[in-house]
Amino acid sequence: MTVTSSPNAGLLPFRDLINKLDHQLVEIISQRLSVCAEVARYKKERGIAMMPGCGRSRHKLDR
Ligand SMILES: C=C(O[C@@H]1C=C(C(=O)O)C=C[C@H]1O)C(=O)O
Repeated sequence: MTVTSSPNAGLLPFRDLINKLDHQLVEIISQRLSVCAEVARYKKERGIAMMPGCGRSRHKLDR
């Protein structure tokens, strides 16, 4: 019995999908980090506090 004809072959489409989703997650997290870096630059230029527990972060924690 070859690998492709084994019962495990039925898992290949799921594994492909999971791999694609993993790549998308990495891409989205990378984009999120880039946006956070932009926010940090924006805040630094304007003297806005970057500490967690204020502004948007506080709002998200309170939800
Ligand atoms: C978007 C803001 O802050 C950013 C929000 C973050 C988050 O939600 O994880 C992380 C870094 C912050 O610089 C904000 O204060 O409005």
